[in-house]
Amino acid sequence: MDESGGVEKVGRAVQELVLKADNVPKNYMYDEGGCGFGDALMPSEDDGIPVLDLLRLSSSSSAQQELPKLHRALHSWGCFQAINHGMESSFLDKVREVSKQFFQLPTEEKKKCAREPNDIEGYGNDTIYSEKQRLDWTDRVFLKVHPEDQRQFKFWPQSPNDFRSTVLQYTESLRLLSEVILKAMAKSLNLEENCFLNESGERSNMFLRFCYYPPCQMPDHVLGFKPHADGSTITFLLQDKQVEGLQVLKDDQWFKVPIIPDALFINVGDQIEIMSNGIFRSPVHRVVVNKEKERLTAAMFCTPDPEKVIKPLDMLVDETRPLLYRPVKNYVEIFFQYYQQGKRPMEASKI
Ligand SMILES: O=C(O)CCC(=O)C(=O)O
Ligand SMILES: [Fe+2]
Repeated sequence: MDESGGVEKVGRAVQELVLKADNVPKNYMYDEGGCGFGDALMPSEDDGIPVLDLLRLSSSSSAQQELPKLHRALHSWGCFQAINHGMESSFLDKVREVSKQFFQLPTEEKKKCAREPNDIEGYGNDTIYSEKQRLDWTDRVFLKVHPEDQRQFKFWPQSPNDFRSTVLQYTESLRLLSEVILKAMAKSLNLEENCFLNESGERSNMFLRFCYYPPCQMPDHVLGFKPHADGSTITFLLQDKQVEGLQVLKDDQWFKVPIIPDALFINVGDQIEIMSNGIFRSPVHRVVVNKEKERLTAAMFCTPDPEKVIKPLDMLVDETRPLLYRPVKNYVEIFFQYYQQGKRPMEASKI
């Protein structure tokens, strides 16, 4: 509790809890009887999370064969693993390395870019709203990385000293890649290729979240990230190279997301589910923790200009597919309000 008698909004770093406490604190624990979070299925190769070759998807000679695969992937799973995305393996290692070096710094050093109690940008973890809330076993660095004039460098780690240049280069690579994917998605729906990009606006936003999941003594009772769907248009996830943890819900069953070296895991977020009038689904996913090993990931969220009204594209609404969603504006804001109350933010838009 803070001095005003309310709940203290900024908790201790999970990384410190691991070092100091013998037991996992109660507000991180689900159900006493064991939840079997690790019991998810490993999808088979034929029937699993699709793997798409982005070079084939964007080259005119092979796109006609690849676009239907993209359509099927986003309709059934809402996600896929992207290979041949054009980023060197050594560069992806560099992105992982700068975040690892940051999380290895002493707490005092990391706190130099700590988030404010009522904001999410910077270094920190879950905002605490109530004592009943279940917290995620993770520390994060959350940064608004695009557009350029909205970067708040006071929240960006100064150390390691190549953190900033690496993040800027990664942002630019994913900004270009997001255009390739959003165009391919439109084409796979037989729409004009720029339609999702136009809906997102010229001042679309990008947010980068590095997550550090320390090892946890009770992996059956604790989650690294509770079940949620993303509020983005699309999300790019750079997974840990060795340690699995991400799971996707499909047909009421949890599936593990396998590690494919240097692939990017790409998923649709709620705003594309809305724009596509439900043809592409925004998958619910969660993260489990590991007893021995730490895990590090980087998630890049692309979102429309908050001033743009987002609604299903007219071309995707007809008698056979009636309008499923109401228009929304600044969905990222709505997203956090609903998420904090434990509600699926998409409910704000469903008809
Ligand atoms: O770290 C992961 O594997 C997933 C993180 C995630 O779902 C998110 O940041 O929204
Ligand atoms: Fe997510």
